[in-house]
Amino acid sequence: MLLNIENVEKSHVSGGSRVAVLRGVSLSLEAGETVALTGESGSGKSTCLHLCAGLDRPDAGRIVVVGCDLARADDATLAGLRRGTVGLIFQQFNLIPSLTVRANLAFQARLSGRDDPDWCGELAMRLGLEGLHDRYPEQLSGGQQQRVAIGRALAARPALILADEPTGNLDEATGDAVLDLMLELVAESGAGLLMVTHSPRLAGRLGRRVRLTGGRLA
Ligand SMILES: Nc1ncnc2c1ncn2[C@@H]1O[C@H](COP(=O)(O)OP(=O)(O)OP(=O)(O)O)[C@@H](O)[C@H]1O
Repeated sequence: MLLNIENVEKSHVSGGSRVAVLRGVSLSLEAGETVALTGESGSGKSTCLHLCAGLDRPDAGRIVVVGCDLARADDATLAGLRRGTVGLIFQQFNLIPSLTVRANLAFQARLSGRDDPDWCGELAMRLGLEGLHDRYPEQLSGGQQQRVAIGRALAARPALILADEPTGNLDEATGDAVLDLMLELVAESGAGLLMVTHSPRLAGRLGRRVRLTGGRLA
């Protein structure tokens, strides 16, 4: 199993009071599975993804990512997991500003120890980034940056991809094309995908759909 979330609870403190966001969330994902995580704004989708990436810790419950029990992992193990095993496509974890598009892709691949210039070149081509190789992130549109962020996440050939609205910055046609490509690459690599989306249309294109409501998954 790629991802196993068992009875996870998480609350955030805001304005001095504690708000329970996740109240016993359980979900598992097998290799090759694609799951859409939906729910109203504020329902806890990003919180859930951050916990799965080990960027935050649950108050209760257990999360196992590719055999690694996150509660028992130290910071170095969590960092190692994010370098190669898990690919993150989060809006707030964007590109490295001082590196070109080509270098942003290569950097992630090198970090994971899977440096493969041919694969990075193929990703860039399939994401429509040819011609932008030597540009820096600030010289790209929001949608182009998002496509580089997707390429960067895939460059290390992760076993699990966690994506928070990965096509949120793109127009409908480009978003569809990018999702097509993500699903194609996920299928080719046998990776799993857990993707947050607000769009029922995009959610419908994934293998399974779960909805966060009242702190639980339905
Ligand atoms: N670091 C934090 N500190 C305090 N409250 C937080 C924090 N992060 C999230 N929250 C609160 O927890 C709740 C869930 O937030 P989260 O971002 O997980 O929801 P979401 O479903 O991803 O929302 P959206 O669809 O709008 O992105 C919200 O009420 C939010 O205000």
